[in-house]
Amino acid sequence: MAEPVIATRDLSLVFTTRDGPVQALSNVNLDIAPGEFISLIGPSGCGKTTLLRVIADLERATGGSIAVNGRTPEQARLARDYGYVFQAPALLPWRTILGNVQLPLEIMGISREERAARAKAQLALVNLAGFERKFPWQLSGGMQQRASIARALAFEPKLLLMDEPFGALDEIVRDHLNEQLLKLWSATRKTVVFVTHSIPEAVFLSTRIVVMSPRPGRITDIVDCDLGPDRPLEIRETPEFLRIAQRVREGLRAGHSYDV
Ligand SMILES: Nc1ncnc2c1ncn2[C@@H]1O[C@H](COP(=O)(O)OP(=O)(O)OP(=O)(O)O)[C@@H](O)[C@H]1O
Repeated sequence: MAEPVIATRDLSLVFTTRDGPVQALSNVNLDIAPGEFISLIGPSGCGKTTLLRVIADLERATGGSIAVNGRTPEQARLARDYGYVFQAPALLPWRTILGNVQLPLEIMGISREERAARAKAQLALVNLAGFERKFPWQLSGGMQQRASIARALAFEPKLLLMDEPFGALDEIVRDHLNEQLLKLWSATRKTVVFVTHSIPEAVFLSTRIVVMSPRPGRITDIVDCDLGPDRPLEIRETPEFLRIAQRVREGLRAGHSYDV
């Protein structure tokens, strides 16, 4: 494997709460190579978001180690190694779409011309060319989420961290955005770590699927998703796709406790 973008060794995280310790992650061992599309899937509370936040240096591990591009998450964050897409678009309502995408570049003190050019290029990449002067409320939910993906890409990071970005959207819009994300990934070959609850979404998008189980959050299976780069939506009906989906489902079932 090429030098991993993310390497975790026995990574653990225990939250200290008023009701006692909560073990959110336990002995997570995962190497992610450049250009992989990795989905983290698992039931609510299994630590998917926590793992993403540890990679992003928004939480600190309490045990084991993690390297992002060969450095600490803090160094990687300061070097702007990644873009982060949240579940809700979180765009500033008083700024235009272009203004929102430019914001991180503005904070960095990049010149007006350069930031406009870079923001426009990222908006074109998510098929929002022509919508630069609109305000967030003038766009559909799916378009807003595409704008927030463009914002995460503003620094042109090679690593994209996405926390259930399409979870709140209806199925048709979600299908469409999955297709667009796959195209974007094919065109840019970024490394993507993507949190989802949806088995079809994970199988459709990923090169590998990391199956997690709760209490404490740990990896129970890693499923290769060797469907090749060309994936029309109809691929979801093929035996190969259904076979991978079935394996993920079995992994989820095995790790699931039924006391809920
Ligand atoms: N800041 C915190 N303090 C205490 N406990 C936390 C904190 N953040 C998360 N947890 C707990 O850690 C566990 C993992 O949470 P996490 O949000 O990572 O799960 P998840 O798999 O992303 O869930 P979901 O699919 O519902 O988003 C849960 O039991 C959660 O309650």
